[in-house]
Amino acid sequence: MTSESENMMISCFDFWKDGKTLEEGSEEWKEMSMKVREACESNGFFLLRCDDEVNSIEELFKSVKTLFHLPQQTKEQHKSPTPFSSFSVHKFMNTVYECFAIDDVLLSTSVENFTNLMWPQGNPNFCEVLKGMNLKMTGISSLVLKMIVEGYGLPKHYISDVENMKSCTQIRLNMYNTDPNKGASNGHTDKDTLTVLCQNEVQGLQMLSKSGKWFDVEIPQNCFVVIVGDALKAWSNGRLHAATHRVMMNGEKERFTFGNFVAPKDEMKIEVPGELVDDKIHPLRYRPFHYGEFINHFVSTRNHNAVDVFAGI
Ligand SMILES: O=C(O)CCC(=O)C(=O)O
Ligand SMILES: [Fe+2]
Repeated sequence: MTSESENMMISCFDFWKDGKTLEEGSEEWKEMSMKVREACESNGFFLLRCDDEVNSIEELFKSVKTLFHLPQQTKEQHKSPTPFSSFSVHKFMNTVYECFAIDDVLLSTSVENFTNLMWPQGNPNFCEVLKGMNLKMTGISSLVLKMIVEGYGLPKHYISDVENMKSCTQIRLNMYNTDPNKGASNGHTDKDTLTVLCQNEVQGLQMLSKSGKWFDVEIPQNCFVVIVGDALKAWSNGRLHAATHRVMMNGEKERFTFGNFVAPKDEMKIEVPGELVDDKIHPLRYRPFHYGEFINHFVSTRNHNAVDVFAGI
């Protein structure tokens, strides 16, 4: 299914059939893999329909709302040595945007520790809801990465390569408050491998097309957005597009989003598969690099185009 928004076709896929995931290796799986690759090449993102998750998404945002409505001083207790992970408040004109990140979510204790910091008396429901959604989203990243290997017709051993590109998982929780002064958050590409995002019913995500035009991405209540990050773009020799995106705050209602960001370990060497390079159309565009060095470069320069500056040939 596709829908036309301005002059961009936004792909919306469904990986599930009769409650089951498409069977890996089946004709339908292969067909879907081609479509996923094409969408990631042309737009750098797509919508993924998950009808079974509508109730979980609703449940999730009830929990997320209670978190952001805690006293400011409670939220400020969430501090992390990882850049951009501590609780932070950003102002765009008069609109406030608040954000938390939880690192290493796959470690069983990180969501628990975060929950206990926010609710010393405990909040098992919050913890379970977050962990459940994180698991779902990590599974989606795994599927998409395998589909990309399939979509390029790469040998199967590259599956372990892309699996390594999702060794670290971070959750980000965002809140955009209500204020009649509309404003946009900073446009950026995600520095990770792949981002899976969902939101409450308030729209606001915008993507920059390759031709340089911002357009709205309406996310239906039964959909996630899957966004290609810089690490995957570099691995694919720049064939996959890391879409620049931002949030246009409309100020009528609070907007909450929940994102799952998968990334390589710092020590992973990202290297373009030889099969994605040829002399004529696809000469090598990125030198091999360690993910952690790229992130250090980005943190110190905040360069929007960090991956190309750091590793581009
Ligand atoms: O909140 C959104 O819709 C986008 C958030 C985002 O781009 C991010 O956290 O990297
Ligand atoms: Fe982002």
